[in-house]
Amino acid sequence: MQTHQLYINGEYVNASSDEYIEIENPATEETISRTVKATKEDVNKAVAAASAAQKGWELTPNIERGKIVRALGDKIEENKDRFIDLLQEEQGKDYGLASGEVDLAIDYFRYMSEWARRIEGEILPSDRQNENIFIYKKPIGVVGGIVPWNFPVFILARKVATALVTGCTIVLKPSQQTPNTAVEFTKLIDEMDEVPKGVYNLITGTGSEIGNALASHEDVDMITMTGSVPAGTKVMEAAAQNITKVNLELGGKAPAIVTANADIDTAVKHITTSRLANNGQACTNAERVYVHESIAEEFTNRLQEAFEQTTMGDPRASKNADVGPLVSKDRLDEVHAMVESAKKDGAKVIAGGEPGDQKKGYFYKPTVISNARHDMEIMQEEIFGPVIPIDTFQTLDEAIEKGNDTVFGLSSSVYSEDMNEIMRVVNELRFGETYVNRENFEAVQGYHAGFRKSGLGGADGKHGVEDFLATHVVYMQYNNEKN
Ligand SMILES: NC(=O)c1ccc[n+]([C@@H]2O[C@H](COP(=O)([O-])OP(=O)(O)OC[C@H]3O[C@@H](n4cnc5c(N)ncnc54)[C@H](O)[C@@H]3O)[C@@H](O)[C@H]2O)c1
Ligand SMILES: O=C[C@H](O)CS(=O)(=O)O
Repeated sequence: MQTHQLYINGEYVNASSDEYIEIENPATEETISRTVKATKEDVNKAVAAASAAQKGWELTPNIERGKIVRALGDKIEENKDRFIDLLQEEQGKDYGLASGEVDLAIDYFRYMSEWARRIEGEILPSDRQNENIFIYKKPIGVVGGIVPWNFPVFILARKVATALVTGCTIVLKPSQQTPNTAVEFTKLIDEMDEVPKGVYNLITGTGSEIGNALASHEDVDMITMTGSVPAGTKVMEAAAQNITKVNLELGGKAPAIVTANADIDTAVKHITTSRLANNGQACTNAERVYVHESIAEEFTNRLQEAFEQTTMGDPRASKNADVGPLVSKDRLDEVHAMVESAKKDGAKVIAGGEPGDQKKGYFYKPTVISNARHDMEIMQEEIFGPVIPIDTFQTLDEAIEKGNDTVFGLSSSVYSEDMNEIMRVVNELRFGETYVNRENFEAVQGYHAGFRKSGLGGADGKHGVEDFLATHVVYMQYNNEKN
């Protein structure tokens, strides 16, 4: 069985512990690899390597960094099938989305490489005689990148491509559940002589131990973490010790508002695809529906039909399986407990509502819950599984109020053919992103960021690049009389 090492200062190294975490295929429950459990001592070594490499990397011409970032996208593309297979194996993604995720990672490296020549400062007139004010944009420095299990390739790309193009060095920590794709990516970096030692480092292990050590390290200049709200809170607490900048992409509870003027076909199609994407495990997936009472019955029946028509199975065994397993036994148990609690609260399960019939693996049947009430746990907490609860509304005010009444604020959607309704929802919903007559996913040139507890700062596009930069102001006096 393959056992992974750490990658520090351009070398594969053993960790200072001899403890390992077994990585499981969630569709078959087979152990597929072992990853080493790094310790705080290893984190210190990785941060020291990144710190030592920072100055040289920062002073490398942007265009050279851009070429490396682009080449990394090309190298992922050359190894695309391998990435798809590893991703399916460690996370249970269906073939279409696994292939889409790898394509997105390739595109992300290429897109970010274009920023190499677009990072610009400003020159301002001063209030003083013979002076200009120069505003430089500099790399923030050493970045700690913490990645979740649900999009381990794409979110790695988000962190690594943005760090490298902006002139930051990085210590990357993948999820302890899905490190294999990050290990594969590390091989690509290792093969490239152009990447100086220490610019990219990989550590593996648990969040509570090494994630925490990274977030609380005094030589880390920014910690960019994608994951759950509870873990994000811990990261923020740890970073607060050194006033380290945090960039957090956290959970969601996306409302889908379906008005009386919606095209029901469109709403059913997109909500089904979104809710079941990645087996229900994406932060921007539609997580709760508010449908106008006049169309609630028809909409609910159609959604039930669509959910019942989906196929479920081991995604590596069949390219046609729409829905694969949840990532772990714990996830499966949590999703089922939420469905049971909704039933106890008076909601009605009209499709699914139980684990899949597969002999092995963590499958949960695509589930539709009607008669959900906005105050139920199933409408308030992130489900992160293939389950959609439906509540109704009478007025648009009520739908908007229910949509906004959440601690999360990442994604949202509205279905309507009436522009006045759409504009009201767009103006009054307070979320990082709103999709009109469609659902996720977001674009690389946009800005992926959450309101409320869904995060701080964001990723992608011009604003995502800015989050990896620090501003340095220089007051430039010159002597007019010397000429
Ligand atoms: N907003 C986004 O862009 C986005 C994208 C993907 C996933 N998510 C969210 O991620 C969650 C699912 O992913 P997950 O289960 O891997 O999340 P998680 O919070 O359990 O783990 C995410 C990462 O944080 C690390 N971590 C955990 N505790 C830590 C600590 N105390 N200190 C430092 N690091 C720690 C983990 O090891 C892992 O690498 C969901 O809530 C989902 O909504 C958000
Ligand atoms: O899990 C969160 C998102 O929906 C996926 S991503 O933002 O596109 O990575």
